[in-house]
Amino acid sequence: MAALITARRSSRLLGIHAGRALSQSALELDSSSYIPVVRRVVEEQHKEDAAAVVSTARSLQWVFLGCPGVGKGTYASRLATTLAVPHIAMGDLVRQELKQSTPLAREMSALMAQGKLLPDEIILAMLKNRFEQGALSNEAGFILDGFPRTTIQAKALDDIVEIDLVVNLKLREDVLVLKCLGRRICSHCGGTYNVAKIDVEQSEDSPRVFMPPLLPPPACAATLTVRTDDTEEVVRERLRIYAAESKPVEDYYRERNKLQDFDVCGGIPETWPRLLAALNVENKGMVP
Ligand SMILES: Nc1ncnc2c1ncn2[C@@H]1O[C@H](COP(=O)(O)OP(=O)(O)O)[C@@H](O)[C@H]1O
Repeated sequence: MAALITARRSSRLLGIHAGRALSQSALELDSSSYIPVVRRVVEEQHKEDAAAVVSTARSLQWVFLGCPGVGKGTYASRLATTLAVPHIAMGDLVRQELKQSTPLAREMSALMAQGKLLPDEIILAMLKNRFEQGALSNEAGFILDGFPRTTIQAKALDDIVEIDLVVNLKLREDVLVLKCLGRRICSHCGGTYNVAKIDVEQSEDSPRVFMPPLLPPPACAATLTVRTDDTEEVVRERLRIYAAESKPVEDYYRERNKLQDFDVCGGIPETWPRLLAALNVENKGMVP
């Protein structure tokens, strides 16, 4: 897994795709909407020379795949802490961008509210910007979740960085819906909790799934929020889009011998040690 990635490489690639049309847009955005993101990308390009002198010994570069609600963010974040690499969550980068009151943010909010994917050009510009910031601050390695979600994005990612391993979290669909509907986020500390008590009987093709609620500490009880895209209708649309757009991404990595499937079938206390064992990662004291 040892290899070197230089900040120069990451910076150079930042520029290469800034104007490249990667795919169909889910919404026809007026080209002026791209300007804030593209301007930032171009500004970042000017940092290339400074970044070029920084050579960062890289650590692991992993991707987490999985349907909405499977726990990608939770497990990717725990693993990143355990392995001391940054966790890059595409959904968080998007939500960060949405806090700005720009026309682009409003258009992106409208798409997200319908459960749609955002245009590749915008998503990729945000990700490159994040990689660029990481390179400038000597970050080594990452665990990425929420990207790629299409094979076009997977190919674009291959142009930027070398992915070592793709962890594909799997969970039956009825449970995914329950988990999304039970998800709560503390607007104060940002912690993610789940109020759903899931106990789904074994069926012909799926094992029983038992997941107790993951309740917030009392201090967060009054500040819990529900993501606007966690309504049943929107969750089902996100699952439909996942099946159509993101399933092929699994095949993309399977064909390249990078995919490791992992069945989630319980709460964090059961799943976390199993995941560490499956990935051959030593637990450095994180309590399940
Ligand atoms: N790689 C991506 N490509 C396109 N849109 C994305 C991508 N990642 C995130 N998004 C947008 O952000 C939303 C929230 O993403 P995320 O928090 O990862 O949620 P989930 O995995 O539960 O759908 C997505 O529904 C989509 O609109």
